[in-house]
Amino acid sequence: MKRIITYYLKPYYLRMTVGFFIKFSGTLMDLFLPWTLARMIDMVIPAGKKEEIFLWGIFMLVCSVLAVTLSIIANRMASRVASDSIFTIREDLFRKVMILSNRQADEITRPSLISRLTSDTYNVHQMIGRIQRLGVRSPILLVGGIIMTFLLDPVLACILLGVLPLLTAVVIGVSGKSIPQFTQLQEKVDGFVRLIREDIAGIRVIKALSKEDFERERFDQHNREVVDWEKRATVTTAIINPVMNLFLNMGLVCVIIAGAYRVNEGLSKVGTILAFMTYFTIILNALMSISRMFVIVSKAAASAERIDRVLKGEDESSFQLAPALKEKEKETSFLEFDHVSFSYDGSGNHLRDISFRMEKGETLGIIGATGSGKSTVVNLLMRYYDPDEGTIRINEQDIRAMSLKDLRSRFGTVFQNDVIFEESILENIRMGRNISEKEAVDAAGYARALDFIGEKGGISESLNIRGANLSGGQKQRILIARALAAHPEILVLDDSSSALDYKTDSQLRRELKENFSHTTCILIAQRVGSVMNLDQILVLDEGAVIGQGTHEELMKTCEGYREIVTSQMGVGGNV
Ligand SMILES: Nc1ncnc2c1ncn2[C@@H]1O[C@H](COP(=O)(O)OP(=O)(O)OP(=O)(O)O)[C@@H](O)[C@H]1O
Repeated sequence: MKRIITYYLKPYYLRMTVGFFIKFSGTLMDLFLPWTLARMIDMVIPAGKKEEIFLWGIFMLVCSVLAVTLSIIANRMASRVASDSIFTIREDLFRKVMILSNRQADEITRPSLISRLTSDTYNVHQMIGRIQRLGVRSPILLVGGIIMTFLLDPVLACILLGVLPLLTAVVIGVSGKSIPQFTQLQEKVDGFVRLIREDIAGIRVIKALSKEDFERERFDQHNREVVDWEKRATVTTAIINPVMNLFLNMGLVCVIIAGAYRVNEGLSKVGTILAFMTYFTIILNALMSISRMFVIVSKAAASAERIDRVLKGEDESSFQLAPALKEKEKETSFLEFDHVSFSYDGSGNHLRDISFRMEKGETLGIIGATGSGKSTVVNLLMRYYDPDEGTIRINEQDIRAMSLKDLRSRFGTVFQNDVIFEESILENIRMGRNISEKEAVDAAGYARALDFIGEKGGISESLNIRGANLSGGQKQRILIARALAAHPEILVLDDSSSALDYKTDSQLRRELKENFSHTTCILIAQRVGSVMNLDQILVLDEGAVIGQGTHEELMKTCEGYREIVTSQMGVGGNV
């Protein structure tokens, strides 16, 4: 919350101050009206001067019109401040999410990041707007109303004042309980969003496995939890209004009884009592608004905390503070993993003492069982995570000494489950880079994608979200074209040919050999056929290298590799 007030609202302090004074003036007009009414009833009307009655009537009319006009102007200014400031908050948050370190994103979770960008920013938006509108008006009406009641009749005002500590205690007690409840509710909403996201993305597999009932039950359970927490939070805050009404009505009854006695004894007048009652209602409404604001502020405080957690989170720019460039004494290569170990969560050992070297233009295949750490090698190479031990070098330079932009601009990558956007095929290949249409078409040619692109109506044709109008193999070919289009220095294909038929897979490898001979290639594959002709193969098992060499060398030296080959190609190792 502090960041929102001291940083995001700072540019609007002047506008807010002007809005405050406009609102303040409008509210003062509202406060004058009952006092004027009392004056008219008790003094002007009994005197019977028509002119004076008319003038006081005009005065009341002007006050009313001014009150409404000033309030509209101030409210419009408040809305604009809320919209402009939340625009900046969303932009900063989105920018931060884009560069958030993977470790931090894993910790916060992706669905939670989505709800922080959507519902949490909405809550803060609501608060900024309401605080400027009600936050100014209600306290002025409350304090001003009390002052006016004291000016009208101090004795009756004391009765009213006796009720206020009770009301304050209710507001403080309820908001103390409701803030943690709103935080819990937001966490439940995160889980709910996660489930919906999974279910919608996986709708096909759910149908294929007839798991609709199971998923419905899971959905019901999450839905119920969200509703339960929502009920708890709203039931807590719902106490405020009735209890405050009760206390105030009790106070009002006392005021009426005491007022009646005082009028009878000539200590007060009917107009004064009438005005007093109006002030009482104004004070009641002001207190109600303040209590509603407490709810909004409670929600927004929980949301602001969650937004702040992302904004303060470790991002990739902090990676660049890592060790400076270090010369190597030993023999050098283009790309090197030097005794690299890594754990995602600090407990498991997801990569253990991995070492390998590649020369420029060399090809490396990484093979191994699922979960053996193949993709993790790439995650470290691209600095989505930093190793716990060891060093990764490109061109003899520790990659931690390079800027992330410099490092990543060297790569063309296709990851498992990469995303196709709801754009044209051309834009999906370009991805906002400075790539001509001819280069994109060439890349599609290398990726053997031109045939089906022609069938779809050409490279300018639009694709559905996540490539829903493409087959698995077609998607992979677009993704490969995307990776090849910028002629990268290093090409990483992570299980990206699994959906290609054997013919297309071997054609792709031929294209790479002929047209990308200077590109250093790392190919992660499940199929031995995809890696057996590469310069080097790394066999991984449970995060460790169990074999390294060419296909022929591994057939002689690595039991694990032989097993994979036998299971895929038969005993002789031939297809
Ligand atoms: N973000 C993450 N947080 C925690 N553990 C992870 C994370 N990503 C991967 N792992 C774990 O690290 C290990 C290696 O995962 P990795 O994705 O590198 O395997 P892989 O060999 O590429 O598997 P596959 O062939 O199935 O793609 C697995 O045990 C996996 O559960």
